[in-house]
Amino acid sequence: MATICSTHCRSYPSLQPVSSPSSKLGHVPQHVTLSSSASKRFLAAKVSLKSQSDSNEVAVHTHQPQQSDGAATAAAVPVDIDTTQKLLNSELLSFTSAEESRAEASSYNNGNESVSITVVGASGDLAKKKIFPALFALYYEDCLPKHFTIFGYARSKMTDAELRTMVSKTLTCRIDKRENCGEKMDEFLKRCFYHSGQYDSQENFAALDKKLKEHENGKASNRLFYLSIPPNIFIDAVKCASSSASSGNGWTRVIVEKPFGRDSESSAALTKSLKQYLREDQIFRIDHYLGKELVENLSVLRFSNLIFEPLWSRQYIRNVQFIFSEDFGTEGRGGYFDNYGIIRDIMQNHLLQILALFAMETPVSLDAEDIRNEKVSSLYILL
Ligand SMILES: NC(=O)C1=CN([C@@H]2O[C@H](COP(=O)(O)OP(=O)(O)OC[C@H]3O[C@@H](n4cnc5c(N)ncnc54)[C@H](OP(=O)(O)O)[C@@H]3O)[C@@H](O)[C@H]2O)C=CC1
Ligand SMILES: O=C1O[C@H](COP(=O)(O)O)[C@@H](O)[C@H](O)[C@H]1O
Repeated sequence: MATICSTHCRSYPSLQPVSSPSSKLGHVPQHVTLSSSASKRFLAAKVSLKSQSDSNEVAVHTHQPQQSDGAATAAAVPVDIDTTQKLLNSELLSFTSAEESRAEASSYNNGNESVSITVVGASGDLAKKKIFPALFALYYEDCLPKHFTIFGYARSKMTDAELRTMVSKTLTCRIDKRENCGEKMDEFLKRCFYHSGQYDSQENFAALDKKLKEHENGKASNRLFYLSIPPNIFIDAVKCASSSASSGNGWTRVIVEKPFGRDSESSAALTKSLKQYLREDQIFRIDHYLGKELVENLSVLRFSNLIFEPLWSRQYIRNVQFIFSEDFGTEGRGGYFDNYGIIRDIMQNHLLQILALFAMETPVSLDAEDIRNEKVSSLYILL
């Protein structure tokens, strides 16, 4: 049995058959099916990639060429790996995101630099559910620099202690058998602070700047603002952060959560407005699906396993289904879905990203731009 390598050096014992997505009440399964014409001489088989923590799946229905005795010939397909493929394989196998992040984090320690992360909209759902737990995971893995401070910023009145209590409820040691997790959580929470302010107040951001400086304690400062707020206040917050709280001697960067507008025109308008205050290389647009283990592992599964690479084509794959299912209902999202639309919420971003990653040709390298170019090409082909 071949080992399926993952970016986290975890091995999967075997490929399990995928079960049909359950249609429990409250589930909203959404399927994107890519089909090519099926040939009768192929047997359909299903394999699934399923991460332990995700309910979302990518189901691949493969065609296995059938020999006269019924045995599948997949393993007998000659494998011709060209130089690019070899390079890619070695990049994939040597790539460990945590190691790279640790190295990046420690580069700030050598220069005695600080990094301050401000979660703008810290009282909200995304901050609680995803951002603080993700920051804690980075801290646990030593992927944050030695001198880092996290500030929550929002209009709600809260003390530092109240922010810590709120955040502590959603921190988890997501992987089993994590050592000293409780201790690490306490250390992490001590580095979290809160500042209450309006999103359009230069004065309130200037007060944040003062607090950040106290924590930076004379060190070179690098500042990251994570916009975890509704899109209609992005520009106000960016304007105030850049004019009243940006770094004087390091970098200032802004992470923007989707939605990046509701259509191409409004997306361009958003970018144009952001660029009044930031250069393009200061703006980081996030699609959190690309950070999911399941999705990250797709590339490794494709390019580092000789059994898949030669089979990954329309010649052998009859259809691919992307199944998005949540085990909860609309909850507080009714108004948002009514205004913005459930398709814009996940389909044209998260699911299309996965589709492109799945369908793209082999990129020249694993650099973000090479992967992006191949993804764009695959989307053109689908048009
Ligand atoms: N929740 C999720 O899972 C995901 C969310 N996103 C995106 O991330 C961003 C934040 O999402 P989420 O945390 O769910 O949003 P919330 O509605 O929870 O808003 C975040 C915070 O922003 C402030 N806020 C809310 N509405 C307004 C308003 N009309 N005017 C001014 N301030 C307001 C509130 O803080 P206060 O009142 O204290 O100022 C609130 O706690 C959004 O752009 C969303 O589309 C993207 C992916 C997933
Ligand atoms: O961006 C979004 O994603 C979540 C689903 O993400 P997951 O990581 O929890 O699987 C979705 O619930 C939300 O509506 C959407 O805005």
